[in-house]
Amino acid sequence: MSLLNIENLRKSYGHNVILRDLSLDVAEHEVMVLIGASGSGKSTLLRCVDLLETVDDGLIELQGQDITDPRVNADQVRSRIGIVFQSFNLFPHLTVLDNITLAPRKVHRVPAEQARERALATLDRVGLRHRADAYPDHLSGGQQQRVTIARSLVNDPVLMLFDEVTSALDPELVGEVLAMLRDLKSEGMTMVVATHEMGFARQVADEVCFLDGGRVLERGSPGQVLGEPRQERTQQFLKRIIEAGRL
Ligand SMILES: Nc1ncnc2c1ncn2[C@@H]1O[C@H](COP(=O)(O)OP(=O)(O)OP(=O)(O)O)[C@@H](O)[C@H]1O
Repeated sequence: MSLLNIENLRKSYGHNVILRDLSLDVAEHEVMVLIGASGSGKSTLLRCVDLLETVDDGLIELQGQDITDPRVNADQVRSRIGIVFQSFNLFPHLTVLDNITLAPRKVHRVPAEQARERALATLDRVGLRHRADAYPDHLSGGQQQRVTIARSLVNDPVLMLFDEVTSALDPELVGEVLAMLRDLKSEGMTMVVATHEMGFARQVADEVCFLDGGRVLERGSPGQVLGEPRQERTQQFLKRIIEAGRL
């Protein structure tokens, strides 16, 4: 059974159809990398999976549960999913530790000491325990993004979603965040990663999925989709990426 199963998903903003009958399944422990031109719907898809958007039609199943059913508790679903965006969204007036313990304490009612222990263990995982008492402004962009990842990991999610997590970083800081994602993969985390980093897609993806106009146009191994794309639109997209020096 797939950990995540999406069938015929449709999402519009007004008359603007963004996702058109999009279907995609992600197996447990799989790393699925989404590529596609700006506006092809990658972020919208991730936001729908995290229930940040209501969908117009279709099905999203997480561990066999239809999470688009209006009767499901969205907070409960979101505690099983971690999502990390391009922007770090850390609270500047809270320490690293308090940023991480905030949701467990306020949303999930975890006792303070337990939340602290969990947060410190998660900071260990991302190599930042020694910065627990620092404020976000005193960290590099790469470290802030690792804290954001720690904040998502603290609930022990079964699925992690990453939306262009290196786009806001200076080039020399991209590596440490991508290394984090590689570590998560080696731990067996199931991940869906929207990225423009084709080199990263090639290295970590189990499958690459090319989105075009809100549909999955092509899907396969990184070697196949990036190396021998079947669809003309995929070929054109990769040609542009190569011309921009990003492959
Ligand atoms: N809240 C919104 N209201 C209206 N239109 C939106 C909204 N969010 C996204 N869109 C539109 O949906 C389309 C798809 O956007 P989306 O961000 O999902 O694409 P993307 O593939 O992630 O692009 P990028 O690579 O630039 O992040 C775009 O045309 C965008 O303008």
